[in-house]
Amino acid sequence: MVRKAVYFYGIAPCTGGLAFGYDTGSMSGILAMPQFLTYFKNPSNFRQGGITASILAGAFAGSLLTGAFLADRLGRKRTILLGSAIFTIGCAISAAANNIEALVAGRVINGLGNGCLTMMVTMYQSEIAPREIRGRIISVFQCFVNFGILIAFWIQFGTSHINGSAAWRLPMGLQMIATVALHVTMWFMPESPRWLVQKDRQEEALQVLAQVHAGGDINDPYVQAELAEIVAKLSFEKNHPPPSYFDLLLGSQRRRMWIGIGVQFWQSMTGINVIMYYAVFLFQQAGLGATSSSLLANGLQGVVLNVFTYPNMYYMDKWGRRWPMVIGGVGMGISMMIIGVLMKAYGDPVFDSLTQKTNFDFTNAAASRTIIAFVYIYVAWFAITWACVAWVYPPEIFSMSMRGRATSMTTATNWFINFWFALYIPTAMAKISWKLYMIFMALCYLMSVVVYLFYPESAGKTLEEMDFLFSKGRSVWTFLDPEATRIGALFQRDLEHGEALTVFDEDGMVLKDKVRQVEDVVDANVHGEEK
Ligand SMILES: OC[C@H]1O[C@](O)(CO)[C@@H](O)[C@@H]1O
Repeated sequence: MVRKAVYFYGIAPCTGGLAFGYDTGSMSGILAMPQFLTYFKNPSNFRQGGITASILAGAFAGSLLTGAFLADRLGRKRTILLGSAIFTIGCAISAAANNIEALVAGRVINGLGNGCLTMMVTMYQSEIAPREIRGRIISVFQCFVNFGILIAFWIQFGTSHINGSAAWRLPMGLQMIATVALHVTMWFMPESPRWLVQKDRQEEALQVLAQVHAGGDINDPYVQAELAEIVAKLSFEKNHPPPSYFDLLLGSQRRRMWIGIGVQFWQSMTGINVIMYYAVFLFQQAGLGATSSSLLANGLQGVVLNVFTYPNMYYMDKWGRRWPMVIGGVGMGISMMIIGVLMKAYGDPVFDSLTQKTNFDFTNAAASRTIIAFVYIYVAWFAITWACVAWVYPPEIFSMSMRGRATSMTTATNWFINFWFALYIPTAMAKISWKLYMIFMALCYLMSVVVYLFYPESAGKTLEEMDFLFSKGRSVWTFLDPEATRIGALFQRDLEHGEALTVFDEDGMVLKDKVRQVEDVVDANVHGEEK
């Protein structure tokens, strides 16, 4: 039975997601405000991209540095404290900026904190939550990301009516509320029990497990079993050194590593951030002329994003990870196709000198409305399928010894791809207009195929059980492997009564003869009933 306290400890650090989302949505509306564009002397498309992308460059470095130097050394809690402090400083600098250089510098610092937090918070959550609700707990992170985006859009809509630089300084400064809230919250959070065991601080780990799972009772069988599993796995891993970056990328762990990187890669390749960073421009392209109506459409788009992420969060452990990814790719691909085709077929290109974009005039108002509708439909598909999975899946498939480094690389992938998108999408919107959406259509279809062929299902499995799915000699063609595509546990044991997985073979696999596999148990039950 999962106790309520776990939800609290898993969800409280999600204000980090709020800050991340606010960041993501931070430039979208601002870039369309004449108050901002004239203050910075009408920046070119490339400069607009550079301002947006500066956060992502910082975040890319921040997530890698955190994985390489901080996560294991400082621990999860102190790293989050540090990240939120850096983030806050960055926000203050950008809100006070008087020239593009200061704005960009502030946003890079802001991003360093963001990259650090984003990887650390999801890792902390995956280490604190039991498997039955792990997906759901980490998904809450994405809900906060989306909520942050929503708040940013609407604040910008509101402040766009203010004259002068407060129109954009205010939304930038308000972001600090989320980072300060996270900082304060983390003072009261326990350290990750897995990290404590890794540092030979078992007594403290036991206390934390008891606090999180059993109202402080260290003798609770569930708590004892959890500790036994963590200790067994970590002591095994201590005798078997963590994989090097070479091993991760090209050696023994490469299959997991590339699958993990792939999830973040494909999630970005959906094209979601074309919309999150620049939807205002897209709405202008689709025929919504005035700044305020496109800012309003953007705000509504944020609502769609949020509403459709909740079912994803709630049912994530039921629906699993594989099928939502496959179906989502197809749904988003079709939407992108319709957007691109209608722009090409019904739009007359016109150049907008304020935003420096190629927009379209639509004599056929229905075509323009259909495009806008399909932007919303696309966003809904993303939200209900791919939104949460990119954060849930990678830390789930990695073993403990590789988790710090590997998760930082998967998170860095998000920032890396989004950096380039942020930088060049304004230019691409001006130069290749509707063709941009056809490129994303193709990528969406492709990701469905890749996931179907190669990605194992991680829902309902312990972090330790996942190792089994990546054991040597198992086919990489996941769709042919029934164990790898099934939702749910691979081994049968009763954690409530203290039954733990503690025996591993040379390769770190749970020894099969020590635990009964679910299939055997199911077989035995069916057999028993037949008799
Ligand atoms: O919900 C949209 C947001 O979610 C992310 O994909 C992260 O999962 C961001 O890159 C994006 O801006």
